[in-house]
Amino acid sequence: MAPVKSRLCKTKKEMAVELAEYTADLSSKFCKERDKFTVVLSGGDLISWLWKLLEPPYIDSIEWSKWHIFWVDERVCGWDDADSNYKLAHDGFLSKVPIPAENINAIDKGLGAEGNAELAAERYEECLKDKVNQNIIRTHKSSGFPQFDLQLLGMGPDGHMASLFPGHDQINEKKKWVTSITDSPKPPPKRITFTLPVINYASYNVMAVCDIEQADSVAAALNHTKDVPAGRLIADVEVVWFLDQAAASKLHHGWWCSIL
Ligand SMILES: O=C(O)[C@H](O)[C@@H](O)[C@H](O)[C@H](O)COP(=O)(O)O
Repeated sequence: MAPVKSRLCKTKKEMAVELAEYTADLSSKFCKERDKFTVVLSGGDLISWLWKLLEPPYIDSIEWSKWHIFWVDERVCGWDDADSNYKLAHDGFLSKVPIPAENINAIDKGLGAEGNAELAAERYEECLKDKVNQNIIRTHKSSGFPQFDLQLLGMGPDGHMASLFPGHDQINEKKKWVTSITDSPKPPPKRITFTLPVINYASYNVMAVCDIEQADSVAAALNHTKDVPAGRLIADVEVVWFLDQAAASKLHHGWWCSIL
């Protein structure tokens, strides 16, 4: 199984610096190996921790034209809605880097605005399949599931990741690539989300978590004291949890020793 590692960061600033270095290293590796880099974003706080990538040396050295952007989950709404994860990423990150517009793969604009979660999930799965056929997304050899190069994920205080919430059925989906939820406990209620197999076949998974509100779920996920969706996160090559001190404060002693 791929190793689960963690990096303890003193401050959010330190986390942003570490995240930028980690992402830039993988960008350079995949651009060299594949001439492209598939990156999956989430919503929530994650985007606010990507600011370091917008500064030298990264802004000038990263091969942005080779990046292909996807979303691990999206709220079913218009692209210009305040709830939209696309808008969050666009305003805070994507509008500031030269990634070609055709490489940015957001939820279908019309279905999002109409609020049709089920169809929007089906359409997003078709979009992923098109990108597999164009050799942009790799597939995992034995399972045929898409295999993203890097996913940048966040976790909510209840231990959810993407829009896979505790006690909701979406976490058990084993065939679909993308599914929908219409009663999300975190507003807004309608969302589409990658399924657990898609999330877990990614080559590199980053889980970035800050603040005391998430500390119990960080401990549950990493010490496996309670079954929370984020506790099921694995990857093909490596999972790294980037934690600030507050988020890591309830991990048991053994885990602390392994990260200090
Ligand atoms: O649509 C969303 O809400 C996000 O994509 C979601 O999956 C996010 O990653 C987690 O909820 C963590 O969010 P925070 O970082 O805000 O806790």
